[in-house]
Amino acid sequence: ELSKIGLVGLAVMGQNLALNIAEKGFSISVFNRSSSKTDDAVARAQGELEDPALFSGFKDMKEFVESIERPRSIIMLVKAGAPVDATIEALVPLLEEGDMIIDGGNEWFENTERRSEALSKKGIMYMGMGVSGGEEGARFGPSLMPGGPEEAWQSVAPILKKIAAQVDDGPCVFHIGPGGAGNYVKMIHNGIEYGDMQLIGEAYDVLRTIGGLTPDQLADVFTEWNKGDLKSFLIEITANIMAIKDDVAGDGSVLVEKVLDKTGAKGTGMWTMEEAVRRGVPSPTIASSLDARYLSSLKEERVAAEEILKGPTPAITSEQKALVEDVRQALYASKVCSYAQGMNLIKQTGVENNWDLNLGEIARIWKGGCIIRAQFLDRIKEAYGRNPELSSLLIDEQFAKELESAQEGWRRVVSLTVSEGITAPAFSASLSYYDSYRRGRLPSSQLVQSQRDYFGAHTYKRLDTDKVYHTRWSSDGVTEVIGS
Ligand SMILES: O=C(O)[C@H](O)[C@@H](O)[C@H](O)[C@H](O)COP(=O)(O)O
Repeated sequence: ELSKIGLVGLAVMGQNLALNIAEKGFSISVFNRSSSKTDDAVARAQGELEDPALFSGFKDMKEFVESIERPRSIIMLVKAGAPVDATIEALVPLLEEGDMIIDGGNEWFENTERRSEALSKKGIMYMGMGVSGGEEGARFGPSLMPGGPEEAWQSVAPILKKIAAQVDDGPCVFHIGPGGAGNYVKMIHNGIEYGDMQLIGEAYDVLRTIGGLTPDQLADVFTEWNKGDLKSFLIEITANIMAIKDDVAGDGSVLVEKVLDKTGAKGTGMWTMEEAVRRGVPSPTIASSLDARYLSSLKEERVAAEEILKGPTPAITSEQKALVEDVRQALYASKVCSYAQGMNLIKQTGVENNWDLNLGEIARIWKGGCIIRAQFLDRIKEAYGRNPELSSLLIDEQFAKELESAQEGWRRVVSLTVSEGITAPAFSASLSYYDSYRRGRLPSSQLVQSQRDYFGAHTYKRLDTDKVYHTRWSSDGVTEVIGS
């Protein structure tokens, strides 16, 4: 009997997604360039699946393709970039009109658009699908962000809806939009993920360094926070991480404090910021999270600089309880800012590319399966439900109220980090984003605009008219109307 779907690329993510598909009752054929991985996957299927017969491994790509029922759908989970092009090149001669390839990797959206264009000339459909949730998510229910032709979506939707994480209002998948829209939304998911992780990292640093909380106390705090507004996968794993002892040292100390403070970054955060800069969408929380990773990588330099550069020695507070609550407020408020930035970038790109994106539905499918899954996403879904054209989450009635009530604690924490010399770039970037966005007139921008006109005659507008002006600031100060 022919398989319902195929999957190429059996690293952990590929194996787990394939097992998830078979476990949900769909027959699947799998293939990997190095056949040992195919053996591993088939062996796992034997051990993990109720019906391992649904899972067929192939070592010859032609036999693999011919084992899939037509029109064929084949998911690729290989490294982004050249390996994707190489896999497509190997598959295409074996495929026929109406068949489809789905790239499930973290791919740059324009690469997907290029490939989709090229393959459509051969009558082969192409989708770029964000898969979020790491290894666990792929195995038991990821959040899926498929982009591409409507027809392609319709043909794989029954499988994707079954394998995706399931939340109260449905499976964590829907047709994001055409072309590279799926990859794009996944990229921004990762940008927001950077923001979330950095913010939680800063909360940990403040509570440990200024609060003087022990790892056990911190585990309790994060466990508590995971019952409230901050309930989320990242808070949950942070509580778990706080409790993990360093069994290498075996002295009861916690492992997290032995981890080298140099953060990796595989690229999606960088792409997110390239997009934010290119499209002029202010994203300071995500930017500061990316910069924090780059700064962390200067470990040797930082150790040397510590001998040279002086600053305050953080004083441990006596108001632990109050500080914990302030940090909770700062974390929540900054999180709202980070999501406002990410959603605005998705919105703007959607408009510029005519993708007609549904922001509320995007928030809904992030409620389960993915790395940023959180109760909080329900509120974002509701905010866009109230107003799909919302210019910013910050001014949604619910979030505006929450930001107002959180800001005192937020300001105390940011002031404290400044006075005590603790690194909290994402907390402070978020607060200044909030303060800039809520100020109808920004004197600093008035001066920058005047300076530009002073040295470059770049012209300016006034607050009280719509005309364009230039002033001879450096000579007689005369102002002339340039246009309107
Ligand atoms: O949604 C996910 O499942 C993750 O985001 C996943 O895609 C991956 O873990 C990141 O790409 C890691 O990114 P960094 O290496 O850049 O932290």
